[in-house]
Amino acid sequence: MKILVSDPVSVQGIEILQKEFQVDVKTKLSPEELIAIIPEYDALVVRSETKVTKAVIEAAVKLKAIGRAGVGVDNIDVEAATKKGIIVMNAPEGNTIAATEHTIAMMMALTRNIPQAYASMKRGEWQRGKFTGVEVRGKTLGVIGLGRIGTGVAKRAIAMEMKILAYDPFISAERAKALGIELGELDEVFANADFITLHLPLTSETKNLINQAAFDKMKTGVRLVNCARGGVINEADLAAAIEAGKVAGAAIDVFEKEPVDPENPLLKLDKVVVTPHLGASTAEAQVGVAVDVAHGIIAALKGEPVATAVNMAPIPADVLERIKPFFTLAEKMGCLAVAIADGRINSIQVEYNGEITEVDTKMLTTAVVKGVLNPILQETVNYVNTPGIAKTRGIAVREVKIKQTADFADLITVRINSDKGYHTVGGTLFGQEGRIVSIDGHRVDVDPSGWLMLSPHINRPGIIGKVGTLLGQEGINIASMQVGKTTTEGTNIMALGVDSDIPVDVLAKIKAVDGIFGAKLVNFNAG
Ligand SMILES: NC(=O)c1ccc[n+]([C@@H]2O[C@H](COP(=O)([O-])OP(=O)(O)OC[C@H]3O[C@@H](n4cnc5c(N)ncnc54)[C@H](O)[C@@H]3O)[C@@H](O)[C@H]2O)c1
Ligand SMILES: O=C(O)CC[C@@H](O)C(=O)O
Repeated sequence: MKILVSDPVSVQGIEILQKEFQVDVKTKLSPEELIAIIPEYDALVVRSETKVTKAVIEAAVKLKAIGRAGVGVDNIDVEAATKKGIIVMNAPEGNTIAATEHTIAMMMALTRNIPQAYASMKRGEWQRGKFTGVEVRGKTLGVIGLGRIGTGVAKRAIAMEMKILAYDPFISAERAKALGIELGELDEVFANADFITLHLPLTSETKNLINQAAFDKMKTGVRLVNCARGGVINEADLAAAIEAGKVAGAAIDVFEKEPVDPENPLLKLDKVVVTPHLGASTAEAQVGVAVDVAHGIIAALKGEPVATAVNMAPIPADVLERIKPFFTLAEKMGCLAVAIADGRINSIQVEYNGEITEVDTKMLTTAVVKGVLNPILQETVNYVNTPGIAKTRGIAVREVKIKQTADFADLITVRINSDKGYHTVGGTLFGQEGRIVSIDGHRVDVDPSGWLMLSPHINRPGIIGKVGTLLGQEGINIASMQVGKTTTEGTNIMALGVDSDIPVDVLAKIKAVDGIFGAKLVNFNAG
C-alpha cells in the first residue's frame, strides 16, 4: 500500500509509516497535481496547507484514510470522505501545549507591544514612551471555546491573576467551576471581557462569529487574540473596529485565507500583532502530531479502528486498550457467521459475556458487522461506513450484554438471523490469540486464519476418512482438524483447516458423501 504525505510532516512520523508501507513525500502540489496523483494512494497525510476538496476525494480510487497532523480538519471535506467510506483522523493532542503557549505569548506580545518595540529598535530608534502597555493582572479574559487549548490558556491566565469568563455551549457548569472558570453566555463575554481569546473550530455556525455586531457589544478598548481559525473573525470588521478605536489591538495567528494576502487590511495596522499560523510550530508538537497520525494511518490501513477518527464515534484510549485484542477475532467471527448463513440476512446479534461487558463494545459490534458485510460486498467496507451500509441493507444490529459467563473469562457470541433460520458463532481470547470456540452450538477450538471447511455430519465411523481421501485426491492439504460434538445427539461438526481454496466441484463431492449434511468454506484472510 502507498501513502502520500503532501505537507511538511515531521520525519519521526514518516519513519513510522515507512516501516510498514511505501511513503511518497510530495509537498506544494497544486490542486490539479494532487487530483492527478491521488488515485495511486491508499492514504494521505496532510497538515493545514493541502486542501482535500470534494474533487480530490472524488478522484481517489483506493484512498482509505486521510490523516491530519494537527487538530483542525476544516481543510478536508469530511462529508465527502465519509460518503466514500474514507476514514478521516486528526492528531488532536500533540499540539495542544504548543498552541496554548503561543496564545499566551501572543496575548503578552500584544499587551506589551513587543513586536512593535522590536521593529522600532531594529530601525535604530529608542522610543520608551511610545510602547507603554497594559497589565493583564485583574483583567477579565473572555475564553470562547473551552476545549483542550481554551482550558490550557485559562489555567495559565489564572496563574497570571486574570479572571476567566468563558463561553462554550458544550461544557458543563460543573466542569468549568472545577477549573475555577465562570461560564457565561456569549453576549456576557462580549460585554465584560478586557481580552477575548478564541479556541473553537471553524464551522458554518462559528464563521464570522466575531463581526461588527459582536464588536458593538464589546467594551471599548477590548483586545482580541485568535490562535484558532481564520474565518471565525470577520477580518474587514476587525480592521474597521480597530480603526474606529473600539478595539485596542489584536494578536492574530490564523487568517481567512492562508498564505495571507499582502493586501489584507490587518497587516497594515500597527495595533495588530501577527504570526503566520505558528500555533502548532514547536519541535515537540510537530513530532507529537506526526507520530500520532502515523499510528492512526497504520491502524486504518490494517482495518483496525482509529481512536482519533473524526468521522467515526471516538473511542477513549482506555476503552480502545481493553477492546483492541478482540477486534480481529470479532471481524473473523462475522466472516464465519456469514459463510455458514443461508438466505437473506435480516439481523445480527452480538452477545458479550464476562469482563468485556464493562466497557463500550459498540466498535467490536461494528467489527462483527464489517466481517459479515466484507465478503458479500464489492464496495470498501470499513469502520466508517459499516453502520450505514447495514442500515441501508435493512440489517438490524443488536448488542446484548450479560456479565455472567460459564467457561471463559470473556465470550462473544454472534447470532446471524436470515429468512432461512439462524446460526451462531462463539469466540474468545486465549491469551492474545482469538479462537472460535463454538459453531452452531458445537464445541470447537479453531484458529480463525487461512481456509476453513466446516461440515456437520452424522457421528459414525468412516465419514471423516472419506472427506480426507477426497481432499487428498485433489492435492488439497489438511493443515488442522477438529471434530466438535453438538448438542444434537449423534451429530458432529468437522472443522478442517486447509492450505488452499477448495473448488466448488470438490465441495459438491464432499456434500454428496453419505452422512454429511453440508460443507461450507470460509476464507478468513479475505477482505
Ligand atoms: N494556531 C494553530 O496552529 C492551532 C493549533 C492547534 C489547534 N488550533 C485550533 O484551535 C482550536 C481549538 O483546538 P482544541 O484542540 O482546543 O479543540 P477542542 O475540540 O478541544 O475544543 C474546541 C472547543 O470549542 C467548543 N465549541 C464548538 N463550537 C462552539 C461554539 N459555537 N461556541 C463556543 N464554543 C464552541 C467545543 O465545545 C470545544 O470545547 C481549533 O480550531 C483548532 O483547529 C490551532
Ligand atoms: O499544521 C499546522 O501547523 C497547523 C495546525 C493547527 O492549525 C491545528 O489545527 O492543529
